Formats: sequence, C-alpha cells, structure tokens
Amino acid sequence: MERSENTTVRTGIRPPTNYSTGATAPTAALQEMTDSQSNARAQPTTMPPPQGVKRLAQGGQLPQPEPKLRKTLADRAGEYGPSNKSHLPSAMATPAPTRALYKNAQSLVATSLLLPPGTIASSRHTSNFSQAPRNAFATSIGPGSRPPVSSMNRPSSSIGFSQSTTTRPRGATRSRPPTITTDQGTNSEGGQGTQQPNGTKPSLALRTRKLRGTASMQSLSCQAKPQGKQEKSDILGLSKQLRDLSLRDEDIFGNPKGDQVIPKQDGQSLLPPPQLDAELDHVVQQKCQKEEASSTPFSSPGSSQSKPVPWPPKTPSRTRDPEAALQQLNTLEATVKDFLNTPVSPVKPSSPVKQSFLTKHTNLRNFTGWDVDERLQTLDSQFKAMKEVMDSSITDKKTLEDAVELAKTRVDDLERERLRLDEKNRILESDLKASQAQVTSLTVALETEKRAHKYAVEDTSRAHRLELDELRRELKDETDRLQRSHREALEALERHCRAELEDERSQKSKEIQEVRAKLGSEQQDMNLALLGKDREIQGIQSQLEAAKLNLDREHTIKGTLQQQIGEMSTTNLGLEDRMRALRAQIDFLESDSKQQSDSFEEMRSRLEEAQRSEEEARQKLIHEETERRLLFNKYQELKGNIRVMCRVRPVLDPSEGDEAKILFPDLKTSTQIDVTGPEEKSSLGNVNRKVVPFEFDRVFSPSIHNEEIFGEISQLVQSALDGYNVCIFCYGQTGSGKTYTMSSTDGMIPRATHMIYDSINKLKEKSWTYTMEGSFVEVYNEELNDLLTPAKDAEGKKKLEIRHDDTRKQTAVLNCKSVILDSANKVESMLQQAQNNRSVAATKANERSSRSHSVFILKLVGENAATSERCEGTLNLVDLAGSERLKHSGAEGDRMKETQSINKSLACLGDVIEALGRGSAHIPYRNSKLTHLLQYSLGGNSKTLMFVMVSPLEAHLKETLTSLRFATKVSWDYFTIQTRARRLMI
Ligand SMILES: Nc1ncnc2c1ncn2[C@@H]1O[C@H](COP(=O)(O)OP(=O)(O)OP(=O)(O)O)[C@@H](O)[C@H]1O
Repeated sequence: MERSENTTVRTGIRPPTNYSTGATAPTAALQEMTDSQSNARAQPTTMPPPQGVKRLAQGGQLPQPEPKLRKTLADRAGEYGPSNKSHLPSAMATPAPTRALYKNAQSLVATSLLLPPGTIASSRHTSNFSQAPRNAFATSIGPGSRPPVSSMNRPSSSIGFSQSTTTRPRGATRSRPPTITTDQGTNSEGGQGTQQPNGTKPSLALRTRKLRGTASMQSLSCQAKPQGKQEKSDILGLSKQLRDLSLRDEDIFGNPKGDQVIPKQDGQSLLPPPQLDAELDHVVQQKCQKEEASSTPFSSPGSSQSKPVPWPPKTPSRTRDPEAALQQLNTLEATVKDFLNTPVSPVKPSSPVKQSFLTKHTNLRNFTGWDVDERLQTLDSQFKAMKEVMDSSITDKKTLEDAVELAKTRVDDLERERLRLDEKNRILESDLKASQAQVTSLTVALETEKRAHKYAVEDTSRAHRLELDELRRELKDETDRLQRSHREALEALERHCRAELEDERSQKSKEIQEVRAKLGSEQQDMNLALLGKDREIQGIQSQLEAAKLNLDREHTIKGTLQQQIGEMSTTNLGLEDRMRALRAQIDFLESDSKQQSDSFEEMRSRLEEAQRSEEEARQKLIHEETERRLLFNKYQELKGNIRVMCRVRPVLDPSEGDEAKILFPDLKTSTQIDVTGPEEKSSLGNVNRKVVPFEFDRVFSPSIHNEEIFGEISQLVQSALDGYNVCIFCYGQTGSGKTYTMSSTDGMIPRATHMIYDSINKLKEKSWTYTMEGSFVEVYNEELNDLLTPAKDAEGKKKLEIRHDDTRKQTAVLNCKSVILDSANKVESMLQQAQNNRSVAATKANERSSRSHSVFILKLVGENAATSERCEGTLNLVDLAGSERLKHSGAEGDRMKETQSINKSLACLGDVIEALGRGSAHIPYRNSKLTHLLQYSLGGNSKTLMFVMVSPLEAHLKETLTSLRFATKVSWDYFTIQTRARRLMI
C-alpha cells in the first residue's frame, strides 16, 4: 500500500488507462502539456498561501486564524486548499523569474529531444515495456528525456491517485525515506493533491520543488554533457538559477529558509533538514561524474537505474485546476508539434567491434526506426486518457470542493461550538469567579461570625465568671450570716438554758429543803404511826390468831360439809332407791287412792330439796375455796412474803476435809444456826474462836432431806397456783448444794411441778382449770440464754429480751422457748435438757462449778368456770451461781470476768432487797439482768424465799460466814419489810 502510494505520487500524472476522447485537439493538448510543465515549475502557486493570501483571509472572507497557536480547519483549508490557490494573484502564482527560467528549460528540453534516436532508445526500459502508459509517456516526451525509473514500478491505476488526493486520511502522516527518489516522487504531487491537517505537505512540496529544480538541473546537465562543455555549463547555470528561483520563491513567501514554517502542535517548526539540499547536489554531482566516466551515457546500465528525477514535472497532479491542466496539455501538444517539425540529427554510427544494446540488462539492439505517426497516435490516446483523467479530476475537484464546503460547514459548526463553549467557559469562569468571590465573602463572613461568636463566648464566660464570683460571695456572706445568727442563737439558747437550769436548780434545792423538812415531820409522824402500827400488829396478830381459829373452824366446817356431802350422796342414793321404790309404789298405788299421789308429791319435793341442798353445798364449797385463797395468802403474808432459810449440806466424803463447827441450838423451832468462826488472836495473844449465831425463818440441818424442805416451800407453790408470783433462790458458794436442792431429781422444781399437777387435778372439782407453761433461762455474763435451745441452734437467733406487763405484774422473755407442761414427764426432760445446755466450767473450787444463774420459770394460769375467776401466777426457781470471792477462787481471765459478773448480779440482788427493806421509792431492778428478770417476783405481793446454802467443811468456813451474813442482811431487810407490812396490817 505504501509502495502504491509512493509510486502514485512519483508519477504525478494520471495513467492514461482511463483516458477518454477529449474535447481538445491533440495539438492543443500538447501545447497545454507544455504549459503545464511551466505551471508545474511554478510550484509557488501550490505553496501555502503567502502573506498576500493571509491578508486576503484577514479581509473577512476567511476566519482569522490565531497565529501559530490556534488554526481552525477552515484556516488550514484556506492556506493549503485549492480554493485558496485560486485567490492567488497571477503574478504571484507564476513569478517572472520562474517563467523565464522555464522558458530556458523548455528550450533545453527541445534541445534534448534532438538527440539521436538510438540514444533515446537506449534510455528506454524495454523490460518494462509492457506498461504502456509509462512507456507512452516516456515516448511522448521524446527519446532525449529520461523516463523516471521509479515510475515504471508504480501501478498505473487511478486508485493510487485517488488515494493520494482524496482518500488519504487527513491525519495520517506517513514517513518517507529521505532518498531523492522517494522525495522526488512524493513531492511531485503530494504538495498539491493532499491536504494534510498537520501541515507537513506544504513543507514537503517546498522541499520537492527544490529537489525537482536541482535534480532537473542535474539531470539536464548530465544529459547535456555529450553536447559539449558549453551545454554542460549552461545546464549547471540553469540548475543554479532554478535553485536561486526556489530561494526567491521562498523569499516571496517570506521564508528565508525556503520552507514555510508550519507550526506543529508542540510549537516546533517542520523545516526540512538544511543538509538535504547539499545531499541532493552531492548525489547529482556523483551521478554526473559517473556518466562522464562512461563512454555511452544513454546506454549505461546505471542510467536506467539512476535517481528517478521526473522530467517533465508532473504538473497535472500538482495543479488541481482543470483549465490549467488543459492548457498544459495544449502546451504539450504544441511542443510535440514543434518536435515533429524539427529536423532529426544524424545518428552516430556504432562501432563495428562493439555492439551497442539498449541497456546492459537486455539484448535488444538499438532502434533502427522512428515511427512518428505511431507516437502521435499514442500521444493522442494519452491525451484522451489525460482528458478523461482531467474530467475525473474535475469531478473529484467538485467532490472535494463539496467536501471542503462540508468541512467548512463543519468547521463553522465546530467554530460556533467552540465559541459557544468559549462563551460557556467564560460564563463558567465568571460563575467560578463569582463563586470564589462568594466563598471569599462567606469565609470572611464566617471568620467575622467566628470572631463575634468567640467574643460572645468570652463575654458570656466572663459574665458567668463574674456571676459565679458574685454568687460565691453571696453564698459566703449568707453562710457567714447564718453562722453568726446560728452562733448568736446558740449563745442565747445557752444563756437561756443556763438561766433555766439555775432556776430549776434553785427551785429544786428549795423543794429538797421543803421535802427534808416535810420528811422530818413525816418521820415523826411515822414514828408515831409506827407505834400505832405496833399496836395494830398486835391486833392483827390477835386477828391472825382468830383467823387461824376461823381457818381451823373452816377446815372443820369443810370437813363437816364434805362429810355432809358424802352423807347427802349416800342419802341421794337412798333417795334414788326410795324413788324407785316409790315409783313402784306409785305404780302400785296409781289406781289406788289419793294417798298415794300425796305420798308421791312429798317424795318429789323432798328430792328437789335435797338437790338444792347439794347445790348450796357446792356453791359454799367454791366460796370457801375463794375464801381459803384469801386467807391462805393472808397467812403467807403474815408468815412473810420474803423468807430466808438456811440449809447445810452434809459432808459427802471424809476426804473433803475437816468439818466446820456448826450448831443448831433450837431444834424445836429450827430457826437458828451457830457457826464457830475461825481462830482469832486477841491482843493478849490468846487464840479464840467466836461463835457467830444466825437466825433465819428456818434452818435445815444436814440431815434434812428435800422432801421436808419442799414442805416448807409447798405453801409458796400453792400461792403461785393461787395467782401470786413466787421466787425461790438458792444462794451459796460453789459446791454448797444449790443445784442439789433445786434441780436434783427430788429437788424443788420436780416436786413443785408434781405438787402443781396434783393441785390442778384437785382444783378441777372446784371448777378450776389450769395451764402450765415452763421455760428455762440462764444469766451468764449479764446476758440471757435459753437453756432449752442448744447453743448451736441459738446462734443467729434473736437475743432474749425481757418484757414487763405492769398491769398484770407479769414478766415475759421474748424469743425464749417455752414448753407446755401437760405431764410430769415433760418437766424431767426439760430439766435434763437445761442441765446439758447450762454453762459449766471448772474452777479450783469445784470441778462442776456453775458460773451462771439459772432461772426456771413456771407460769400458771387458772380459770374458774363457775365463778369466772382467773388467776395468773409465776413460780421462779433460781439456782444462783457460786458466791465465792475472787481471791479464793483464783479465777483469771474469762473466769474472772464471769466471777465479777456473778458478784455484781448478787450485789445488785442484795441492793434490791435492801431497797425493798428500806421501802425505797426506787428499787434498782435494772442494775442487773437477774433483778430485772425477777422484778415482779421481788417485792410487792410476791412471795420470795431465799435458801442460803452452807458447806459443812472447815475449809469453806469463811465463805460460809460471808454467805450467812449476806443472808442475814437480806433477812433483816425482809424483816423490816415484814415489820412494816405487819404494821400496815395492824
Ligand atoms: N443435802 C445434800 N445431801 C446429799 N448430797 C448433797 C447435798 N447437797 C449437796 N450435795 C452434793 O454435793 C455436791 C455439790 O452440790 P451442788 O452441785 O448442788 O453444789 P452447788 O452449790 O450447786 O455448786 P455449783 O454452784 O457449782 O452449782 C453434789 O455432789 C451434791 O450431790
């Protein structure tokens, strides 16, 4: 394809295959051809528009191109297109010097055509003779002209021409080898026929024009060489003139280098390399030198292979103007005619030795004839073909013009689009600028707003700070004010309280003085009253004697009544027998007389009377029971609500040690005990042992058993059944027999419960029903423990709390287990359980030393259905802890703490009894748990019995004396109370 294009370009003339019969005569056609050669020489006409053209374009017919930077397609089309070429002035299209030179060239051609036919024939390429158009063309210009070798290889189809002129891609830039032949062929038509958008074509056309001029001159010089040196010099001069012509043409177009500077897109010019002309001159000179060296220049094999310098120039392809082409044809026809009229020079005979051939590559001999008619016919046919070509060229031209017009329209559209886009771009730029300005203004506004906001925040924070400081100051002031006011109020209140306290103190002192004075007078009155009370006591004692007599009488009456009841029961049985007998008798006498009915009525009345007597006797018995209770309580009170008894245990084993000297002087009353004290040295050195006598309500010797002892306390148990609170203590040192007396199997507790059961059963006859409920607690280290609950089960339980009912004079222990004692067996198991849980610790004094106070609480509640009476009494059986002194026991640590708490509770018990004896208004029950628990069983109408337990051993003598003295003190206090009570009774 490339090769085809190149060959087409080299030819520059349409192949005559499509040559049609032209309208122009052959002669005229030859003349036009000659002219076309001249036009072909006038390359500047196809050059890019010179300055004049540019000025014309600037005149308004064409859009003004941007110099070098932006050229529209229309601009480029105007510069290089054939339409612009038509605007060129004729003077510029064909400069005068060029025309003169071409005239010289035509004369030279004519001279060259006068060469001998053999010389011309030898220059033909007979091997390619089959290519008629080229061969015809070669013959059309005469044998003196050297046909272009390169054109012989070119396909002579019109397709190549079309490609070179119309169908070649506008943007395609084909590289061309920098050879003379290639450039020559390319430049022969490319500069005119093609319109390359990149502008390389005009540059190549200029270069082709130079080459053409130079090569033609070289060729001419070479061909003219055989004519002589003068001709050679003429040819060289003509070559120079052509070169100068090219230069001048270039000067005309304003380019000193001979090429128009076509700006590339990158701004670089596409100037041909400056050494190209020198190379072409060098090649032509070398070729001429070779031809000079050869003897037969036209038959030289290299001549046919030499550089294909086209001659004559391919004018038809270079000009697009058909009229000019026709003119060229006419010129060519005229030239042919001149040639035919010119006489032929004789042919130089060849050497007989050396045969000459057409070329060195063929064995054809030299031409021997010249058929002019045939040549003319050939020329005529070529002319016709050229005519057809020209017609087709005209058609192509019109098509191209249409295409150009279309391109212009497109260019205009594009230009309008560009303008629209430019306008849009300007609008967008203006918008952008406006947006930037807006952004700037917004940024400024934002900055301003930020600053304003910052200032506002700072102002606000400053205001808040100030406000906070102000609030703090106010708060501080308020706090100070409040503190001052509070301090002042406190001071005023303190002053007021002090004043009130002073007033109260003075008032109280006055009251104390008054009370003291009053007490003095009362004491006198009391002494007087005491005397009266003594008398009353004596009276009461007499009443008591009388009451005893009454009681005995009542007992007698009771026995009589019981006897009467028995008798009445017997009588009742007899009456019932009699009733049955009477009924039988009634049945017997029913039918009898009135006597029988009277007898029946009498019997019935007697029966009713007997029943009434029985009811009266029962009512009397109930009444006597109530009366008995009152008399029994009065009797107990007369015997003393508080009694102190002493019991001395026997020596269990002789190994226990010596027995102390304890005497019981009054065996009849059993109220005294004499204890021989320890040895004491007198001031004279005599050792004496004092006998210390003690007197109690009852003294039990070691031989007395529990049964007899219970006989003494059974009356108190009866009082508990009668609804009174009874408290029985066992006091004494460790090992003195307290537990034995109280809790042993035949101790007071079991006996008391058994007695209570018996009494309850008996009282049922008197319409009394009882409930008995027992509990067992322990006071250890001033704390209450439930002995009926094992220690492990007591953990986590609530502590025992003492609650007093002041109305009923009853005490209850909260959170303490109580057992309903509905049988005697339950009491024994309860005692056993309590004994196991009781805190027992070993001390030096006793291995089984009880270090706590145990309290057996038996609550008795009785109700009489006949009389609706109700009684509620409590029997407290207390086994006190050992009363030994600390020094003697040798207790340490926890034992010492136990002992201290034991001594404290015992001391508190003594204080309570002392207070009760003194008749003090305040009884210190709450000083210890024990007295607090037994509050309603100590004092008042309660019955209290204290057993002081005594060891018979000499070793325990001191403790024995201490215990006896404590009991005596209590006894005396009780005595005081009893005395007072007796006085009150009197
Ligand atoms: N009247 C008595 N007849 C026979 N044995 C007695 C008598 N009194 C006490 N005993 C015996 O003496 C010992 C000590 O008696 P008991 O344990 O009752 O003394 P205690 O005062 O209760 O001592 P603690 O204060 O340590 O409980 C016991 O073995 C007991 O059986």
